[in-house]
Amino acid sequence: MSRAHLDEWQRRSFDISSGSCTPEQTADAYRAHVLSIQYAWASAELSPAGAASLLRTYSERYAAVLDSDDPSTGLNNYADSALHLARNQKNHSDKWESSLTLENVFNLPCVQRMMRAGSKEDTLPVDPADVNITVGGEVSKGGEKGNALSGPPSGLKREPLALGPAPRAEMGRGVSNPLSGAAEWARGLEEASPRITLAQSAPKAPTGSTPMFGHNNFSSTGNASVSLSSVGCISGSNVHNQPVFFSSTNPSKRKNFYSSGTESNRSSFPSQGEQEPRGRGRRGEDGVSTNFRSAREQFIVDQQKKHSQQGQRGSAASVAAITKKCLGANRSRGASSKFVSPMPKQEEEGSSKENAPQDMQPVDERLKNFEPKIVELIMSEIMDHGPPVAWDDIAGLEFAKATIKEIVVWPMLRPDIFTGLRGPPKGILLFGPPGTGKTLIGKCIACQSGATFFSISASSLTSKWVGEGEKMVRALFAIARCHQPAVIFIDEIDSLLSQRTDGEHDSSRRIKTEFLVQLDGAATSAEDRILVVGATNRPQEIDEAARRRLAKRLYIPLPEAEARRQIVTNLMSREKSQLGADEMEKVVQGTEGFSGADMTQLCREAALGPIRSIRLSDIATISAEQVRPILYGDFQEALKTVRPSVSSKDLELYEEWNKTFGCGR
Ligand SMILES: Nc1ncnc2c1ncn2[C@@H]1O[C@H](COP(=O)(O)OP(=O)(O)OP(=O)(O)O)[C@@H](O)[C@H]1O
Ligand SMILES: [Mg+2]
Repeated sequence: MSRAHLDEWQRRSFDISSGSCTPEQTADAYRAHVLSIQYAWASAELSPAGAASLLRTYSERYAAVLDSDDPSTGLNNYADSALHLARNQKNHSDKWESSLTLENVFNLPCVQRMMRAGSKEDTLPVDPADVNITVGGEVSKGGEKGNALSGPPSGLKREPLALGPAPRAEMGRGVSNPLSGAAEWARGLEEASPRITLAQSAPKAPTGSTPMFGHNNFSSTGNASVSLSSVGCISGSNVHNQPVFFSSTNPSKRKNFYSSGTESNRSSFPSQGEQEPRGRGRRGEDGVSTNFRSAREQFIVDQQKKHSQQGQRGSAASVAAITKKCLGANRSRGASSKFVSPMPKQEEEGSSKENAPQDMQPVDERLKNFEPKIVELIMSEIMDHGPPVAWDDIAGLEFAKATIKEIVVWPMLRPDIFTGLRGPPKGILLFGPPGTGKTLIGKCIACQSGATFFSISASSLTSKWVGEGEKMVRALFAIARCHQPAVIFIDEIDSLLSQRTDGEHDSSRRIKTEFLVQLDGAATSAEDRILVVGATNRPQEIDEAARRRLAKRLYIPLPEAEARRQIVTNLMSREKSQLGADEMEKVVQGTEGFSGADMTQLCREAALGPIRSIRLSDIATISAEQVRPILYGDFQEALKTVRPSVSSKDLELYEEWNKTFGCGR
């Protein structure tokens, strides 16, 4: 890296390690590190491997600061955005509202600067001939009255404005119903900003007009214009070399205003051409350029870079992929991997359609109406590939297993004979006390059915942002339809399909309704081979409409003596144990009322017996072979501490429900 870059790097590293930085400053510093690495890599000062490794390290640190919910070390970026979004969500509709209120607009330094300039000198900073206002593709001279955006506040009124044709609808509305004055002007900006991503695909401005500002149309000509770029920036006209940006995408306050540094800043990515929203370093109140971008913005930039560089550099894709992965936009699986960015839908649709890489594009025609992100989320995170479970691993439950094989496995093998009345039901409900193997059966179906298996917990649908849940449900069924035969397994389905009550939250009610509609669609379409399997230990809470759709309701009871024996035998066969037939019988008799999970817990407890019998002084040195086998005595000890987790009263409820609604014998 060049000397200047190294010095800068050192300064930032020192700042970070000094511990005196705020989380924002730390994030900015890491972000700047990432940019330096990208720059060095793009100018071939770093090898691709070196760049990739550094990028990974610093992107992860950057993401950690962004994501951390510890206020002293992190920004809690997503929670912040989500909360903001939730606050703006007035009636739980999924309409995104910009945080760019009138008040905010006037507080923007660039606006204030323009206002000051306007009040000081009454002359235009540019030739009026250059002043064009482009609204929805129509062009008029800046002096003309009656245009939607021709009435900025005093001091701004001569400030020219060029809007890409993206906000056509709004602008069209503005033209037919002319707005005037500062409020309207600001509202014009406000309405325009969330839709700017569409500018990229929008038609070019008529010749002679101020350029439209899509990515490709960025201009640093002498035209005085306030321009919206497709990534949501507004550049102040009176500062040609210092375009001022503010983000329309992220409602977070700290992201509201960006200003670039100098022309040199803008040229820091020569390989990205005009597509890069360059020079977006944030200028804080102290005027220090911090080059901060949110993970979302970085993701968009990376996608653009990836596209522009594809084919030019072999390793570009891998580096971009690493950056993308590390910046939180598309993390690998993990505790936080199910995050969906609460970005405004309109922009997301626009930008992701334009910028999404091939692998994010819905491959199927039927999925083209879904946001690629949701499709990707379902494809990558809901399809489950856990450790294999065989039918024999499930002890007892012979009737349930046989029924499921009949419904799931055989029709997959011989769809030709399972037609008409023999057609399998489209919904199964597995209900019973906790720990009896319902989830285990789901896993077994995943491994043994040969169908595409979607495993989704109800909470991951309901905890999504407002409106996201319904979309997820729709997308889930659409994707399942594309990957037939498919099994959709929903664990703890009661939390998704509980009885609809008057007081319940509107959004969960809508998710529920959407689910029922989709279930109905899956059930009525004869050629669709989609099976929904729900599991619950609260069957009585399930909505009656949902109950009807889950036509085959199978009781998964507590294991009987034989099943308990099988569980112990299975588990003990993997350990060193000496349990005679009589002793085993005693264990089985002593565990009446235990669930499968209780039995597993008992065996774990008993397996600790031999370890507990080792003297403390020997535990560090004893070899594995010297540990004694598990004996009946260990089970006796374990039985003193492990108790059945299901009460007989609860059991009666299940039995009762099974008698009323169950499909068992
Ligand atoms: N029939 C069974 N055969 C073998 N192991 C079982 C059986 N039932 C339960 N287990 C053991 O108990 C553990 C928990 O079972 P599982 O998660 O399937 O219970 P569940 O019925 O889904 O409970 P919940 O209603 O609380 O979700 C399993 O991982 C397995 O080790
Ligand atoms: Mg379960």
